[in-house]
Amino acid sequence: MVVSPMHTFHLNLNSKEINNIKLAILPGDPDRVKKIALLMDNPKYISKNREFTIWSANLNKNKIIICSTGIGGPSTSIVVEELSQLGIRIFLRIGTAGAIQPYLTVGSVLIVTAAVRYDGASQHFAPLEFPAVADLSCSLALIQSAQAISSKTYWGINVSSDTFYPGQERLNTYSGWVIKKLKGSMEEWKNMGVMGYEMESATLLTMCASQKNLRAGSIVGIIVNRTQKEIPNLDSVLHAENIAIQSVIKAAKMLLSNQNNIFLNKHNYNT
Ligand SMILES: O=P(O)(O)O[C@H]1O[C@H](CO)[C@@H](O)[C@H]1O
Ligand SMILES: O=c1cc[nH]c(=O)[nH]1
Repeated sequence: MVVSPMHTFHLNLNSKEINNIKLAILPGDPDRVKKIALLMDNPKYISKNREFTIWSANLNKNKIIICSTGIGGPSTSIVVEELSQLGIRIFLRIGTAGAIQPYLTVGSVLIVTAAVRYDGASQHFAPLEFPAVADLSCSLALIQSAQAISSKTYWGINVSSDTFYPGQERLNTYSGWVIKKLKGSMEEWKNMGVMGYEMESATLLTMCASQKNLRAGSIVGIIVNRTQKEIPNLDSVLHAENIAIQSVIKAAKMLLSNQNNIFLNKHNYNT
């Protein structure tokens, strides 16, 4: 009997193409996918549909997938769901963020060890009491890799907001104001030691922490410091992105070469 390969709804992928791949690198921006793939061996374009651009590449002998999530939780949840169906078990987000701590200068990298669940999508996977927390082995690999590349490496909690403007209390907008509930929210997060804002980590981390055998980590380049400025310059974006990209590739290599690592065995990574 011929069993036809499973085909996913959005990602234009089938189980034959993904056979035995365990790890995916997930940038937000589709244009970041090719950039990342070209830094590895045997980069290959696979497919593109909507905000989801997909390449594969090799790290040592391991094939991995690079797939963009687009902006926000809903599209991120589609990527994690469909790649999980195809056998991917480790997800590493590589993104950008706006810092809210004055010492987090532009060009720093931040390992998002946990996220404030200011998104909607994560609530479809676990109630709000459940933490959006990264897998320890992924965070450690990201921290170690980033530290080897940049002295400006930090880790901590980010707010993942569904909206770029009101949810991140931006006032340089068309209306110039935010609803009562969000007024003063940036100052409040800052006082609690939150590092910055981005939009996908909460969905990714909640999905993986709450489902069997899935692990996730997240690293972001700081492209603007919101305590000083609202609009980043392009050079800063490229610089911060580049350091985060190099770090995530190194971390992926580390995680794949360490499959007997105590952390990886903890939840039966191979099952
Ligand atoms: O650079 P990426 O990964 O897209 O991340 C950040 O940038 C986008 C907003 O400009 C959001 O997706 C946010 O999370
Ligand atoms: O300030 C920022 C920068 C990047 N991404 C965000 O979501 N917010």
